[in-house]
Amino acid sequence: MKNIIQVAGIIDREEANLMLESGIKWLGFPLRLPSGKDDISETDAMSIIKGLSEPQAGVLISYMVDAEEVSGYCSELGVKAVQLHGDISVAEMKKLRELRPDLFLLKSLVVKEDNAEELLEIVDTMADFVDMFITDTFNPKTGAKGATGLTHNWDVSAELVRRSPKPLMMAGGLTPENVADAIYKVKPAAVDSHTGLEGSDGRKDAAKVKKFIREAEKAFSEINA
Ligand SMILES: O=C(O)c1ccccc1N[C@@H]1O[C@H](COP(=O)(O)O)[C@@H](O)[C@H]1O
Repeated sequence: MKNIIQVAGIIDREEANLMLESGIKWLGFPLRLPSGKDDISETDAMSIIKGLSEPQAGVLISYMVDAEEVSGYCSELGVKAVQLHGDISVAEMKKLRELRPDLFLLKSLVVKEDNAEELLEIVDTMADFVDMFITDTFNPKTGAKGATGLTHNWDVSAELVRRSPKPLMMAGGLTPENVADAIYKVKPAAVDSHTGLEGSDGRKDAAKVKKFIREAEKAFSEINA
């Protein structure tokens, strides 16, 4: 699993089609967020996910921490991948792996000012049960852990990549302007962006998406040469 480009926060079919036509294959759907303010209805998300075929993938972005709940919801939605953004325990992650060997499991590593050791510990204890890790950036002002549009200390991401026996998707404030530098510095297996691809109307901007893909692909081909 290398050189994947994911776009998160798909809000409707038009936006999903724009991603697919641009060449994005992994679409992230944050659903049942603690805020209660999802950007897309479950019905609309399900209908988009149903129309995807490999190598396209719908990814549930979730704060659920109960293995059976995650498994059941993924079946309901028809997703083959889930990004676990909450504080799921090692025991529940192991249980989820055993329950659903078919599900692609991403575990988030939310980078704060001072939690590198804690994240390295998550890598060590969960690597056997996940398929990929994904970084993100904490916003200390709001307490938000995802889609903050903020970058973090890339030395921490690079250390997580070196430590992890599983591939890592880099996310957190990535834009068409910084994604290539992020790939050169961190050497992730994949990248992901949400707010950095939006225009002033809050929808994904076609030109930004195209530039993001171009820059990411160029950088991936250079680090893999
Ligand atoms: O995408 C979201 O809305 C979301 C909500 C809650 C948790 C995680 C979420 N998404 C992840 O956040 C990263 C980074 O976002 P940004 O590029 O900094 O805006 C995004 O790629 C999703 O993986």
